[in-house]
Amino acid sequence: MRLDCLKFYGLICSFGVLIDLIVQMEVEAMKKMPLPEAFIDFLNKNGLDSSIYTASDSTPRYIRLKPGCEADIDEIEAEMKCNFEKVDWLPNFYSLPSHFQIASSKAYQEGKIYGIDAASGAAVSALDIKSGDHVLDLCAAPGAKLCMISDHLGSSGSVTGVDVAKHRLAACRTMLQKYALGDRCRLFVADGTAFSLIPIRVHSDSKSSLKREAAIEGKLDVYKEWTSRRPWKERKRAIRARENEKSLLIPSIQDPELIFYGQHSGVVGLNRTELYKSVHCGEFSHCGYDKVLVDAECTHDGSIRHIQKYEQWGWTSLQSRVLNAERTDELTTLQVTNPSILRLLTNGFKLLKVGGFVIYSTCSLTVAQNEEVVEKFLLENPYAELLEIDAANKWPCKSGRIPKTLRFDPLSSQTSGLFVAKFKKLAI
Ligand SMILES: C[S@@+](CC[C@H](N)C(=O)[O-])C[C@H]1O[C@@H](n2cnc3c(N)ncnc32)[C@H](O)[C@@H]1O
Repeated sequence: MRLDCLKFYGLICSFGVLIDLIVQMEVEAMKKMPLPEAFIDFLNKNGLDSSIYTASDSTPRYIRLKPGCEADIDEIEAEMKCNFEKVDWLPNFYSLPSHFQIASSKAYQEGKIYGIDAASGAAVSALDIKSGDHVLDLCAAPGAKLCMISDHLGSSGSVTGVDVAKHRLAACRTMLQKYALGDRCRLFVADGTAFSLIPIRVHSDSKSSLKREAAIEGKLDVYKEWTSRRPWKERKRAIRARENEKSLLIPSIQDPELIFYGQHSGVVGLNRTELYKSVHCGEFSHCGYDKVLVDAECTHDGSIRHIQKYEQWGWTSLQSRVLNAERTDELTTLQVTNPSILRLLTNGFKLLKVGGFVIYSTCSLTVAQNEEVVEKFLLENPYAELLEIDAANKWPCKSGRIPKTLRFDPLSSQTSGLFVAKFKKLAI
């Protein structure tokens, strides 16, 4: 019996070795695969050097260690059978071999590590978050940057995450819950180009807490502790709104849909009118957000993980997913000649307090989606000042075509591609 078990175990091991060998051969084959012509065309048209992508297979995978788990690092390395290399320019970040998978590890499942590229971590660092800040993430899903923002915030201030895609924002909510970071967060499904809710500045003194508790006890129509099941009254209101919409046959501009709020997000104890209170444009200058992140939707051509997926999906799908003329034109037209993405940045800036910062980032390396957007934004917003990112002198990135803007790319940074620009709101 014992001998049979040993034989069986031996068989499983050889099978495992064989699988590893096949995976290794596939990886090697991928490395030799030339970039498809359509992609090279896209790069040429956008003035991008295709050699950037020659490093993509050796670009490390990055993880961020959850603050507080520093003492567990040896145990995590042992469990994952991998030596992490500390990223010396970004606290709590480590690099792993390029094709290392983290999702099945205990450390990942227990919420001790995050999968996030170091360039993305740099974009969040550029926000320079201080405890007590009220931060808005206008394109929040699936939420890697939002989690890092919440971690940096500590035990005061708030984070508001907005995304137009409900299913993606629901994934963001799951992530916040997994990492126990939702306490000061609220998530809204909304169009970030029109979002206009101000942060809730909660006074944490005991008098205010007592007042809030009294409001919760005495009133039925205030937000109580968040549950995944929405109160009947709220569901009825949503059904009625949908029916009205259908009967009017016109798309209505709906209120942002609140899909999550934490106990200390400021929402508990408010009624709907208080939560959805609108303010005049000029008021944002003193009651707006301290920091805003606009991590805009783009063609993702700089994202190594995204581009590597085509090796599995088949390069032919690159055409429909990234290079599709309509989609690319739509994105660049949207960004440069106005509507959507430039409006995202403009709206993010509007929602800032005077003296606050906005970070604009994209994982595209095209000039159209980056520097051209910055140029147009600065032309239209005389109270925006493009800022130097102080910490960047230690980062392995290059300057963008506009001084003070930054570009990370696989070849020079050993990270995924990312463009970052930082603006300050000046007093009018
Ligand atoms: C690059 S992803 C953001 C990644 C995210 N910051 C993170 O770190 O996980 C861009 C996001 O913008 C969202 N988006 C696109 N247009 C939007 C709009 N008008 N308003 C709000 N979100 C939008 C997309 O649904 C997508 O989730």
